[in-house]
Amino acid sequence: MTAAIRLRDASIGYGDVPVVCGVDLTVQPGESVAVLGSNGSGKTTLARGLLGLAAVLGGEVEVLGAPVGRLRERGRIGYVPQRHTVSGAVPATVREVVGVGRLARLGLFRRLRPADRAAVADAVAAVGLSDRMGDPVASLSGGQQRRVLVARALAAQPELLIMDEPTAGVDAASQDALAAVLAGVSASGTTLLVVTHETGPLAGVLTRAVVVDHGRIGYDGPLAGAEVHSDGGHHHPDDSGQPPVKGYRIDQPRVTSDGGR
Ligand SMILES: Nc1ncnc2c1ncn2[C@@H]1O[C@H](COP(=O)(O)OP(=O)(O)OP(=O)(O)O)[C@@H](O)[C@H]1O
Repeated sequence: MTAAIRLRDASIGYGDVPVVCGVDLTVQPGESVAVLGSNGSGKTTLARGLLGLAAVLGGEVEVLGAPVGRLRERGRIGYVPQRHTVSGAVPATVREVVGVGRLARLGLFRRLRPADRAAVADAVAAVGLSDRMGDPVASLSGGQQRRVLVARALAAQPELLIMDEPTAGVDAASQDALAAVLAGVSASGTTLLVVTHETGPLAGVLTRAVVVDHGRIGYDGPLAGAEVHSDGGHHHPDDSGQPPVKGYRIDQPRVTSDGGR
């Protein structure tokens, strides 16, 4: 079986500066993985490295069986970026933005057919914005815009869905709705990799946790076994002076800083 994600001694960063260092990680198709860790630990960089948006500086990074950047059908990978809202510069409706996600699957210069329009409508319904289909995205709230970006990724029906903090700024009801959607997507065989600070809403969906600690993987195992506190075991001496990070908490047995290593 070809792994959905495979990193071997991988270093990923910007320019020639590695942020993620010497990471080994294999994610099999159909797995649902949370990427956890404190601010600045390298979670987003890891996710961006899988998409060719951050440089692979050493080792190997393969996604859906191909080295990063070599995958022909980019639509097989869905991505919800972090802290990104839809630009208001170009007035685009919810339907249009989500339709672009569908086009990514079809390839350039193709037009949406009825089945594609149905997939767009389903994706928008899944994030609870059917009544806003014709509205300019710029007129939506920040949380609603994030849900549009989730719909854009869902509309492509990707094999691998990478999401960077999809629940950030999203209200509790919408988080629950998103969890239900992701449970369905996962049940259909899609591989999920979700960078998050709040595992709570998605605890029923994500089964495995990878904790990134200063660019390295400090824990890789069942989600129920991962726990980090602002005063927890993952701190290094050079963290002193930084404001405490509001960690996530899972009410399960605690893992020490050496857990999983
Ligand atoms: N475009 C960039 N160019 C240079 N350095 C960057 C860039 N993006 C991030 N970094 C650096 O990489 C380090 C890790 O950042 P990253 O965004 O991967 O962390 P994170 O774990 O996702 O944090 P957060 O929880 O705050 O989102 C930080 O020190 C950051 O300054």
